[in-house]
Amino acid sequence: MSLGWQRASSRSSVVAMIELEGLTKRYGEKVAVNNLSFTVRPGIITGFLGPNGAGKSTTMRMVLGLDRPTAGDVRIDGKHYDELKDPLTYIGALLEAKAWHGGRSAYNHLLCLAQSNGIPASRVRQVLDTVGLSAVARKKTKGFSLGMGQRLGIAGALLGDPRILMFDEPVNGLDPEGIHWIRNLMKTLASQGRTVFVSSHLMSEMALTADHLVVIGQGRLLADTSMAEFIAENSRSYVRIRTPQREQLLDALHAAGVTVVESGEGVLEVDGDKSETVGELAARHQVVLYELSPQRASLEEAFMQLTAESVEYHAHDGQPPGAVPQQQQPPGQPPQQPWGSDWKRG
Ligand SMILES: Nc1ncnc2c1ncn2[C@@H]1O[C@H](COP(=O)(O)OP(=O)(O)OP(=O)(O)O)[C@@H](O)[C@H]1O
Repeated sequence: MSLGWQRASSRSSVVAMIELEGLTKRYGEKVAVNNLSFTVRPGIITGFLGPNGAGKSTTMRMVLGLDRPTAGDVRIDGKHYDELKDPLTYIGALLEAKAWHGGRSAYNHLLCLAQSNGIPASRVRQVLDTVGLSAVARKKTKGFSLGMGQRLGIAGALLGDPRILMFDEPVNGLDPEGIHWIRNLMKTLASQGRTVFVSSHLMSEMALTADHLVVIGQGRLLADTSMAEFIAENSRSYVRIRTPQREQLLDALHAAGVTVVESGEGVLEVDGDKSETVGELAARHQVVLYELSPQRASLEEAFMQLTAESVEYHAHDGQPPGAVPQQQQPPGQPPQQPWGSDWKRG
């Protein structure tokens, strides 16, 4: 993908990063961001993941100096946002769609932004081309779809050829082709040595794009880990079992020291790749099996488990937030920890 410029890679000796230290934001009684400390590094895509209301947008607003922290600090390349000379050349951000005057054309909106930030007018055409809006450059933005609006917002973020890009839920409103495009754009930007910080409430989206993950819930840090580690830790493998002789099988599994979890509707689950162990035990005790199938839990499931206690608004399913299935423990075994319970909690 041609972006029309490549400056960041040639300047990559300069470390461009975002650093948060004890960052906190209160709105009255509400603690929107709670003592967040982490670093966003260059050359990779860092996903900022959390359920709705977790504090992602508030954090991003504080990075840009749009909200003042109640406590703590956030720095871009060691400086506060308001200390940056020509800030759009340091950090470009997409915060919310349609943050512009609807009566202006896309071209004029970007031209105003360029002129007020010391950016050459020639960049406007380049970024319109990059985001695929050249054909509608002279059209008034009030007629733009949500997807076109996102593209215009991204054009604004790219305008100053910044080394740091920050996107708040950029795939919102984009069609599949648009989603594919933004993923590739972010990968290209990171491969040029830029710092790419992108928020989402969807684990599935992050799994496809992010190299590193920062997970928050109710403003608190829940995980700060590489995507590869998150997948390795959370792609839990287990065996799903259905049997008409539940009691006999439970007794046999317990006697063999195998931990089994009842997951409802008569289904039993055993952690790990233990199909053969379970199958042999069942045969030895003459237990009929209707199902014995190896499974792998989805990352979405791991993310929901990790953030279960911190989700602000639940669609109630009769379970309290964070509830884990009732477990049958063999005698003398410690209780099983819920998945993700060993993640760093802020
Ligand atoms: N100006 C404000 N006044 C009062 N409360 C606010 C304000 N802005 C945000 N909040 C609250 O702070 C919390 C964090 O909100 P924020 O928008 O940062 O979350 P988010 O992770 O970006 O969520 P979403 O994915 O829904 O955009 C929420 O409970 C929200 O209601």
